[in-house]
Amino acid sequence: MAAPARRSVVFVTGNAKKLEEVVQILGDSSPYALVARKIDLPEYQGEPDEISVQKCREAARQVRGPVIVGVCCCAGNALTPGPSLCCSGLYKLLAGFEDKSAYALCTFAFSTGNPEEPVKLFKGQTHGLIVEPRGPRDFGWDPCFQPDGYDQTYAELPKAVKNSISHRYRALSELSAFFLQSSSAEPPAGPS
Ligand SMILES: O=P(O)(O)OP(=O)(O)OP(=O)(O)OC[C@H]1O[C@@H](n2cnc3c(O)ncnc32)[C@H](O)[C@@H]1O
Ligand SMILES: [Mg+2]
Repeated sequence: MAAPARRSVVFVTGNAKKLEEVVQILGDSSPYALVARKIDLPEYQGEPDEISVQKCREAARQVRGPVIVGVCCCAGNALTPGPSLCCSGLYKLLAGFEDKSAYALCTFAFSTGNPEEPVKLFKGQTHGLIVEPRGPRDFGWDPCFQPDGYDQTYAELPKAVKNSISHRYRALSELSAFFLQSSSAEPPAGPS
């Protein structure tokens, strides 16, 4: 007998690196099937939760169905949270501070596609240090974020290691738990 169809949800992002990691982290075992859609959504300003809700509502409006978006940032604890900074920007800004501790935060926002229903948020955080950039420069602030317990930056660590401890991994675990719980509470999805 065929396995029951998984729910499918559109993941909206314009960032290929983010998508690559999400696919690697979820593997085949996720309780939902992600369908990627490349749409460049506006860069909203504000607190991460606020940005996530706005971005998700806009994605749902464009897709007209269930969507997920992700919002990520890296912030130094010595700094007041501000607009997202590039890697060397973060490092330079923290140069005058003794406290180099920082955190990487990822928020996934899910909308059923119905604008009347609240957007749900799932968050993951990884603590670490801002260091002088080391490793490949192809993904945002990875070269200057060194997670606690490691002497390599996100950029230097093997992908499988980053993906087992990252802010994105932790947020996706929350999201998957929600989908598992809600799929067991609903009748199985019919053929699509
Ligand atoms: O909004 P979408 O289209 O999904 O893509 P984006 O690149 O704008 O995504 P974010 O707003 O979440 O990311 C803000 C910045 O943080 C960077 N970033 C996100 N996740 C990262 C990670 O795990 N490691 C390094 N940089 C990351 C990303 O490249 C952006 O420059
Ligand atoms: Mg963006």
